[in-house]
Amino acid sequence: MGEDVLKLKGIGKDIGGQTIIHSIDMSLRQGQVLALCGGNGAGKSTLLRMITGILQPTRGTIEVNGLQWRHNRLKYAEQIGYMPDDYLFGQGLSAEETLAFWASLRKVPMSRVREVLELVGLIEVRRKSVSSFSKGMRQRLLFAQALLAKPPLLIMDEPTNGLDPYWMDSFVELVRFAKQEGHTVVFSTHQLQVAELAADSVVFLKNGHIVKEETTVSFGRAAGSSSLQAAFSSLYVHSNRNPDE
Ligand SMILES: Nc1ncnc2c1ncn2[C@@H]1O[C@H](COP(=O)(O)OP(=O)(O)OP(=O)(O)O)[C@@H](O)[C@H]1O
Repeated sequence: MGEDVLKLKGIGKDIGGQTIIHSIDMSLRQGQVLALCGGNGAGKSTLLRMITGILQPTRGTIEVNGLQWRHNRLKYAEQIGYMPDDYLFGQGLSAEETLAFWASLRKVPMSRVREVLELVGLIEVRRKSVSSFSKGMRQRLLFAQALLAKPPLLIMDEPTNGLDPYWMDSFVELVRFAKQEGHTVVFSTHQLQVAELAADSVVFLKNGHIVKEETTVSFGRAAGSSSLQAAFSSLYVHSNRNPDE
């Protein structure tokens, strides 16, 4: 077994005097895929942003491949590919130009730009303006951007939100491919079928706490059900509690 790629120790976040994330411990080894589930406002995005270094934790430490953001920001950032939940693309640029811009910042060759465009199924439309792209196409482009520099850790915030089943299937395939290539992946989702198909393990967040943490296989079994959806219901709905309460 290798070293942990991602290690969270006692991570907490307070904003405006309120505790958004309580004390979270978590670790992931190379090639593991973790889905972060939970209702609106559970703290998923806040946790993911802390891992990327966009937000700083109030308490605790985060290590990515043994590096901490505050000790070496550049090296830390190089470990991570981030797919945000929303992104305002530059007007008038094609998909290829958009990726070429990011590639130049990260010193990635153009051959890799074409490789990721192929991978996410945008090679045919690479010269089209991103402003003409559908939401699903933009999500693919953001996925390509996150993979561009082959970062050890991929962080994705709601990568399939509001998208059709076709993109969900492609997303599951892309995550499996990323895992095969040795990437470690953390993504948040409301779509439990995506978590079940793409992830090795699932963490349920509620009010900034981890309320359940299981492998996708054992989670369903432990709840006496065959799917994560049923397990989710037993956690939140059957107790007459909303996940956001
Ligand atoms: N900058 C901020 N100022 C005040 N409160 C914030 C801020 N950022 C997040 N919060 C609060 O922290 C809680 C967690 O928010 P977060 O966006 O992390 O949840 P989430 O699980 O990603 O939700 P969703 O599924 O709706 O995206 C929410 O109650 C939110 O209102």
